[in-house]
Amino acid sequence: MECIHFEQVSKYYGKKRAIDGLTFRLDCGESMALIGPNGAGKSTTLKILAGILKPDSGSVSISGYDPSTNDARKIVGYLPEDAAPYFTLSVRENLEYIGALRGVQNLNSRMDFLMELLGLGNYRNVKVSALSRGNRQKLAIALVLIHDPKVLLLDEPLNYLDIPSQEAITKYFHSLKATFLVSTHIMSIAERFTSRILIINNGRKVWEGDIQQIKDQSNRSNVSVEDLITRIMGGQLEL
Ligand SMILES: Nc1ncnc2c1ncn2[C@@H]1O[C@H](COP(=O)(O)OP(=O)(O)OP(=O)(O)O)[C@@H](O)[C@H]1O
Repeated sequence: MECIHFEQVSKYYGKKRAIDGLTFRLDCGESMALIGPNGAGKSTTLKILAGILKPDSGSVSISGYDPSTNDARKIVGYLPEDAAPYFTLSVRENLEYIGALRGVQNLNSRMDFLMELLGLGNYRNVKVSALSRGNRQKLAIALVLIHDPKVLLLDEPLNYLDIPSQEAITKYFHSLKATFLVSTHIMSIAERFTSRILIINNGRKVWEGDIQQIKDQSNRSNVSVEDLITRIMGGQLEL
């Protein structure tokens, strides 16, 4: 069954075309990384899938639902790049508030589980305004996971996190039977989530395939993976 459907989508900001006829699909349980340079259209793609922006043309659905509907929102967890939990509330209050909005059953045990998982236990009563950037990011991830979403849209999820936290979080993500679309600039981060990548530039698909194909090419040509990706992004290389 298809969990993410994104077909021939275009999106303009005024006259600026941010997404240009982009198409991709993910079956339920599949994962893919969205890679591209600054301004490629990664965040816009995720915002459209999260129902925050409407496309100007094309068709988009989450498990068959329009992304802006409650049916879709119930099953989606969206982490924006600049996630900002409520500053004046504590860690626990943020989780309580969003958990209640999402209608989470057994909210207390879910909050305890997520605070433990993300190493936020000692900060439960600390206001967000007093948290470090990394701990704010951990809370943002906990808020995304609070309702156990089946489709995860993650924009630069490991930003600001220390290595042990990155490990704990990626391990937990792998244990979920969810569908993942992860946006990142960094190939090594993409690889921690998935083997499949979609490279975009100027809102268009440049390449879609398996990271292993790029690694094989890298070995054959003695050019680094990052270098190859840069060339693919710039349209100077086709695999
Ligand atoms: N609110 C906006 N108003 C006008 N233009 C915008 C707006 N948001 C994004 N854009 C433009 O749309 C294009 C795609 O932006 P987007 O943020 O989706 O790219 P991105 O791949 O996520 O970039 P980055 O890696 O830098 O975060 C860029 O040219 C950007 O300048």
